Amino acid sequence: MSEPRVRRAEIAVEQSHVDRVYARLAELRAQAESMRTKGYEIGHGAQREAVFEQASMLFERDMMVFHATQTLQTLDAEYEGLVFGKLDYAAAAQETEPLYVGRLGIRDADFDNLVTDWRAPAAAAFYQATAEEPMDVVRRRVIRCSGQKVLDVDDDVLMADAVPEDMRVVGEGALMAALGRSRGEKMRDIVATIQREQDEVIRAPWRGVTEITGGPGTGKTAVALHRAAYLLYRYRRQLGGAGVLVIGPSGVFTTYISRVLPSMGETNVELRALGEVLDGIAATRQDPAPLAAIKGSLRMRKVLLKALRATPPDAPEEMRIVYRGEVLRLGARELDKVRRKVHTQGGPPNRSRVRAAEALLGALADKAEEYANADDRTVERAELINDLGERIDFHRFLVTWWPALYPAQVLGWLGDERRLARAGKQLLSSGEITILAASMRDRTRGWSVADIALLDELRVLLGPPPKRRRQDNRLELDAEQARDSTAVRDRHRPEHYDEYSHIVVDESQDLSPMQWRMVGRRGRFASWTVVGDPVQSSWPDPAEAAQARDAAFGTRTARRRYTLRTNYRNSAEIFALAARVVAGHAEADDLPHAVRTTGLVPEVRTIERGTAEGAVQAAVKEQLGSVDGTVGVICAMDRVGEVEQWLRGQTDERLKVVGSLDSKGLEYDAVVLLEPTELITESTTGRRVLYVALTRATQQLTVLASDQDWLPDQD
Ligand SMILES: Nc1ncnc2c1ncn2[C@@H]1O[C@H](COP(=O)(O)OP(=O)(O)OP(=O)(O)O)[C@@H](O)[C@H]1O
Repeated sequence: MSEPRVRRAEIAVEQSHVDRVYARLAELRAQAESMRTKGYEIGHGAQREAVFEQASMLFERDMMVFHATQTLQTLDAEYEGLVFGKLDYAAAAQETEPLYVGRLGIRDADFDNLVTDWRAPAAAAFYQATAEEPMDVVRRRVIRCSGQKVLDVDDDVLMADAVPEDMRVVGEGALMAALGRSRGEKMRDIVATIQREQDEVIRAPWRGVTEITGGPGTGKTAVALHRAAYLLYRYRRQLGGAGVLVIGPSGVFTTYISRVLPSMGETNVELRALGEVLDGIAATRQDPAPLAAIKGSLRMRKVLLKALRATPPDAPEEMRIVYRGEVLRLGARELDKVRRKVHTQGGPPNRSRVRAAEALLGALADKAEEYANADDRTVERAELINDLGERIDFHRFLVTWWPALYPAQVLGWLGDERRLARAGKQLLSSGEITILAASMRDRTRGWSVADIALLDELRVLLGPPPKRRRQDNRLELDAEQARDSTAVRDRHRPEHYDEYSHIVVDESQDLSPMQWRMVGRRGRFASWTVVGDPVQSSWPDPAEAAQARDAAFGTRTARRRYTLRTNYRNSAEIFALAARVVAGHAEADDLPHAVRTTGLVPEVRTIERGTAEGAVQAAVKEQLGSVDGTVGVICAMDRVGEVEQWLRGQTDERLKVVGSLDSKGLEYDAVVLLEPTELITESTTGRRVLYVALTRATQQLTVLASDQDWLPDQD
């Protein structure tokens, strides 16, 4: 038979199996629907018969409805591409029937396997078998469907000697075909083409810390997400209840990956951007690199501690209270002394008001004794403390002198340069104080992503404010959030939940030490999957970040580390240009190997300063015409608005403009990169940020540059 006829015949074979699977799926769906209806009927029947209070009946109803609804949700989520793989075993193998692999395990009415869940141990051979170690698999087939229709099949022969006469083999590699396909707005799952080195990471044990490093495009994000789905499948009892949290660098990124887990039927995982980790606020704004470096440094913890111990700006500077006809007065220095004493006893100030009251009463008693001694009188100390402690004017003073403090308020105090200089003495340079204070004064643009870790630190340092006031404060924060936020989340967990069972941190190389502290707090009992690439790091002090990261993991001793070495995103031509930019800044071993060649060499166009607008418009038009999928324009962070203006006439939804730091983790079929030297100079880690930007394109790259300083000569 000719190749197309063989292919058609093989597609027909698979179609008949896929038809059986969907017919069974429809039956299961109908069963679940009917179970749900019956469940509701129990409730209604009970109501009619006035035995509603029978708890067992209610329980039964709830369980039936719950299970049926969950089953329906899963069946619907897995509908698309339900079956994607098939293994044919050697005649001598234990297993003789072909094994179909899919997003879900399905058995027929006789309990025979129609599809095996990809996460089940039996399906592991689909990902792990190789020609060197075939695991009894003769032919591995990837089946590509659209809805219920089989579009194509692609085979790998793993045991050439064992192929039976009647076995037909088609295609030449599902992976390359998958990589060549155009990209959409959202990341796709890679479940049909997971590679062996990736599978090993996905199925690594759940306890302890699993670190995944690898260059751009090696599938770190895809692997981490599939690992989350795998862990929840295999260890749902241990991990499901307490929840899994995935943290990504930005809201753009979490939106980009948001489809992957639901497409695998996993709706139980919470995705949060770094600016959204603290409940109640969602920040998207990035600070300029030098400012972010100050805010992220561990020194800030000490600065914050000193700041919150200082006298609040509105606190009264003097206390006067009348006791038995005599005015007792404490001046500013005396009050400061009392405040210091309370703070040196430790503890969060919002929990220390009682101690503050006691210390203040003690100081008033001292004062009364001092006056009395002068007149040769005595003072009943205990009586004075009791009497004054019950007085309303004492309490009125106390709440203004030792007010409930809120994170946003204390951080705002740092906008006062003199106050910040006192808190940052011997910790911050005068230059750092100036830029930090200026940033805290400018409250018009809401909080930045780096501020969120500081607010979270303060939340813990201050302790919870009294409930009634807390509500007021929430309103204030929410008003800001409404301006600033793009994320809406429905929360099923208590506020500031810190008991996640597993936390995945993506782009972990960029977390500042203060951010590690914030993230670490959420996983007091968690196991971790941490994904990163040191070469893409934009954090200036990696040693300090490593220290904070280790502290976040705590005593979890089991640590395993995996390195992914194949770049599946970029064409070899595009990656060669990116690698040139970091030559000398990265070990050759840290750079991945790009597997796909396209013959399309990236284009570097020299532009005149001031003519960028026309050049960008022209390049974008060309790229939109030449690729089917998305086109990204990447520029320096502070030029995003300007470039968007230039392209406002371009209404094609495939086009996105993104700042360099926000391009982390994303990808486009074609990229237009504007002024690479600007990307280097805007960041403290220069070339690494440019490297990130250059590795976003899957097929085509055009660089528009008015100088050539960014591109080192080729060796
Ligand atoms: N096994 C695979 N099969 C098909 N596509 C894959 C596979 N592994 C990775 N890819 C694709 O390669 C691209 C890069 O993957 P991913 O974004 O996870 O890489 P990354 O290592 O996180 O990259 P970066 O560090 O640059 O953000 C994605 O389009 C992903 O779907």
